Amino acid sequence: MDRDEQYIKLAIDMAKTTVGQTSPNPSVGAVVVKDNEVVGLGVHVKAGEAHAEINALKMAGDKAKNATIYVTLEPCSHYGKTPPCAQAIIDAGMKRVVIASDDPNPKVAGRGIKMLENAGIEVATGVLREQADSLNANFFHFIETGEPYVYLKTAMTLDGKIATSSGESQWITGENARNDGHQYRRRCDAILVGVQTVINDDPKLTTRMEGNGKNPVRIILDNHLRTPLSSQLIQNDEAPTWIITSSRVSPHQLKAYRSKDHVEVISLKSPAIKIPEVLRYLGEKNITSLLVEGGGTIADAFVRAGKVSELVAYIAPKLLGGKDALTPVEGKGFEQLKQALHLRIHSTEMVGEDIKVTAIPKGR
Ligand SMILES: Nc1c(/N=C/[C@@H](O)[C@H](O)[C@H](O)COP(=O)(O)O)[nH]c(=O)[nH]c1=O
Repeated sequence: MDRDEQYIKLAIDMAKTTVGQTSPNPSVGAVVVKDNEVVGLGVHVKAGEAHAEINALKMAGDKAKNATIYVTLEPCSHYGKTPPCAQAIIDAGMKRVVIASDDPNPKVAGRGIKMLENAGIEVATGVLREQADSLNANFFHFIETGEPYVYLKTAMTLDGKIATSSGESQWITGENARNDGHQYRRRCDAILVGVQTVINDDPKLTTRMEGNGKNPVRIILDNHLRTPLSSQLIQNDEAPTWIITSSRVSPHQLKAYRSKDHVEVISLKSPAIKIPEVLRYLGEKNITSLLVEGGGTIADAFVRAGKVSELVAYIAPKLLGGKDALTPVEGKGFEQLKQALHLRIHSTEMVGEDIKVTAIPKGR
């Protein structure tokens, strides 16, 4: 690993610590180096606050002059909530800029680099690009599609069951795997379940394990508004609960949920909920990442709609059997093998006694 890669790696590792808290902005890290000495470090901590480059330049002070800045994403060139970073780098009299990821926004991609080069600053790009890009896969997907990046998460036994035939499901996987699953809740802007999971499991869907963290917005897909008023998602107000329902529900039904400030019922215009419509709506609400926790009917709807960005499967070394035991993807399914959703295995690792597999649909 050469010097440029070393400093970009440091910037990436810093950015990793802010994943989930900068939404709808990307997670970005920056390192300022002068004569092989680190003189400034910075991350973007929250949307609307200073960008990583500004924080690193603040720490570097006068030492930024004739120094090099290593940044995980192309410096912005437009006035957003904060002035453009490319201009701040020019004003600081820097000599060189090393970048990992290009800006995915076609409207501004390359503009920051142009500004820097026109000011006589040397620019190197694409250093550890893949690592930096995967850090912001959610953000890049959101910018390119206007829809949230969708993690489909499931937990099953080795024989593919998510519950016993009598419906018992807690717990299939161990503490470590469930803890790992909660990191996705911290990272995602929203978590989504179907109403059947609310009825079966009465989940809380907050980020509770390993030091807590930001709670995602909790979303229930509920065509006929069957969510029990007594359920934790209605009674517990630690996070917003959005119930997405169809246009067929009556004003009387809607009224029942109005008493809870943290609950919002959204009836989409169509008589039956369609996944693409749900994702368009969530994109407009700046939900950039969505964790779909099932159950099987919901999973099938996302799979058949071709709207899974990444599968996260936890597999417990257990056998449950039972022809009526629930499986991760139920519903209508595909009738022919050639229709199957093909994925590329992205990672496999042990998490406690369980196996964790992440996989990306082919063609993404
Ligand atoms: N049954 C299991 C899971 N089950 C996941 C969902 O079906 C549960 O309803 C949801 O996690 C409950 O949310 P909570 O109330 O916030 O804890 N997920 C897991 O990783 N392992 C499992 O063994």
